[in-house]
Parts: sequence; structure tokens; C-alpha cells
Amino acid sequence: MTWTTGTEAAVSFKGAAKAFGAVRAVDGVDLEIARGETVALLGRNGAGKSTTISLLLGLNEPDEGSVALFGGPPERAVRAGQVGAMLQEARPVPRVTVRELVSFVAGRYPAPLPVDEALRLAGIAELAGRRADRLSGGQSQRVRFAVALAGNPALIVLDEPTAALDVEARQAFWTSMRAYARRGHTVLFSTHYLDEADAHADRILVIDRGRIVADGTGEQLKRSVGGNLVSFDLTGAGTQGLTLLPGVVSVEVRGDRARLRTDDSDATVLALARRGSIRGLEVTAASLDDAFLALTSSVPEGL
Ligand SMILES: Nc1ncnc2c1ncn2[C@@H]1O[C@H](COP(=O)(O)OP(=O)(O)OP(=O)(O)O)[C@@H](O)[C@H]1O
Repeated sequence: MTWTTGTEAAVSFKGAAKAFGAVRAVDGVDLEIARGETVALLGRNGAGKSTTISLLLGLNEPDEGSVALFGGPPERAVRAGQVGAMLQEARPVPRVTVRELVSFVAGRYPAPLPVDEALRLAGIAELAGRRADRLSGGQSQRVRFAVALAGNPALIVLDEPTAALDVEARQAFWTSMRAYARRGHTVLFSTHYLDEADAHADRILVIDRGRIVADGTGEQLKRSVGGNLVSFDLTGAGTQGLTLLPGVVSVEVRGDRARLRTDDSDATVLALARRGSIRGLEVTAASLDDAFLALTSSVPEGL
């Protein structure tokens, strides 16, 4: 079957949209993810990450547009064992051990990983004999990761995979995920954590109100919103004309402090000096957090 070994994108969305009543959870997404990429889907609560993932897995049908995995319908790729998923809500399976659970899932795929390898990769070798329904939240999460890996799928989709993990487990998780990605597999994970997206993805997709509002590396996203932030005390002076200063991309005022996003901080600072506005002056590089806040709206849907 050529479509399993072809060169089509691992993931392809064309104008995909999905609404729940008046809420356009996914609002016209065009997206291609190449085989072997590790991609983070970053967005606030309710931005549309889980809905995008459910369209991708064929759990929901788009109202408009189309979604394809490896050049075919998602259900076909899922049935062919090309996709492994770790979703947010999953009920533990009662009365089976972790090894039995992972073996059962592996057995449903055409070319699974050896069960011990899946357990080891997910960092839960020592939990193999434990009952899967008697684990802590973090342990259960790692079991779900092992379940997602068990079939050795070409594409693995992880919805907020580190949400319940402590710092150590989180690090161990990312080490495992990177090891899996290095085998040439495609990984898509959603997260609220900018640092995780920056550290562990080749590419970050920022989603806001169901739309992809930015697509690039962490560095590219930082640059796209203006490289530096210049802040200073207003000390009663007005904010008039700040947006017109050289280099300034945006102006934000918090209390008595102004923050200018600028793509030419030297020119901005010189112009501020000419205005006499240099009290408490500070120039910092824009962080991914700044980029994220600039790219996404702070007003919840519907307001
Ligand atoms: N089954 C549903 N019925 C009605 N509305 C829904 C449903 N699923 C999602 N929504 C709405 O669609 C929007 C996007 O939700 P989604 O769960 O995709 O966001 P998310 O980015 O995954 O959020 P979170 O980070 O909180 O998990 C939200 O406004 C949500 O309330």
C-alpha cells in the first residue's frame, strides 16, 4: 500500500473548521506537518488545541475543509497502526497490570515495539507488574505514554502530556519523547508551557481562537513580535506619540510604567532620550512569553 510508505505529509489540514454551537473551536486551519518533525501546539485554555487533535485523530469530523494523515483519511491511518495518541481524559482499565495493558495495545498494531522497550522508553519498567488502576496521576500519565508508544507508530499525538507530572518526571518524559522522535517518528504535542515548546519542539504552532496565529521556531516567534522590550517610568508624562517612535511595534502601559516592543531598540532609546523619558530605563530581549502574549488575545471567546 503506497500510502503507508509514501512521502505525503504526516499531517495535512486544508481549511479545516469545527464549531460547537456558536463557538468556532477550529476556525479554518491550514497546516502541513512533515514526517519526522516534532511540533508543539501552543495555546491558552480553550484556544482549540484538543479540538484540533480530535480532528487529526478522526475522533471528530471537520464541518468544513479536510484533514489527512499520511495522504489518507485519519481513520485509515489509525486503523493501519500509524498513529499513537495520549489524550487528556482516559479512564484506567480495571484489574490488569501495566505490562498486560501495554501488551494488549501492542498486539493490536502490525509492527509494535517489544513491550519491555515501550515500558523502558516511557520510564515505567519498574511499574510493569503493578495494577494499572492503582497508580498515581503522574504514573498513570506515563503508562498512557507507554500505551501511545506501544505500537511503534509513525505519528504520535500527545495532548498536554506533562500536565500532571512533577519536575523530575517531566524531564524524564521529555528525554523519552526526544528518543522516540530521533527514531524518525513524527511527534505533535499540545502544551500551555512555553518553555517546553521552546525546548522540545522543532516548530511551534500558536493557536488562538481556533486559528493558527504563528508558525515557526521559538527564535522566529520571538523575532516576529519585535526583538526587544524597552521599558521606562512614565512619572506622570503622557503616552502620546510613543507608538510613532522609531522601531516601536507596540506599546503597553501598566501602572506608571510603559513597555515598548521594538525591532530597533537603539533608535527607540535615542528617541526616548530626546523626549527626556529615560527614568528607570530597561532594555530586555523579548522572551517567548512576550511573543506568546503579543500573538494571542487575552479576552476570552464570546466577550
Ligand atoms: N464538545 C464540546 N462541546 C461544546 N464546546 C466545546 C466542545 N469541545 C470544545 N468546546 C469549546 O471549543 C473551544 C476550544 O476547546 P478545546 O478543548 O479545543 O481547547 P484547548 O485549547 O484544548 O483548551 P485547554 O487548554 O483548556 O484544554 C472552547 O471554547 C471549548 O469550550
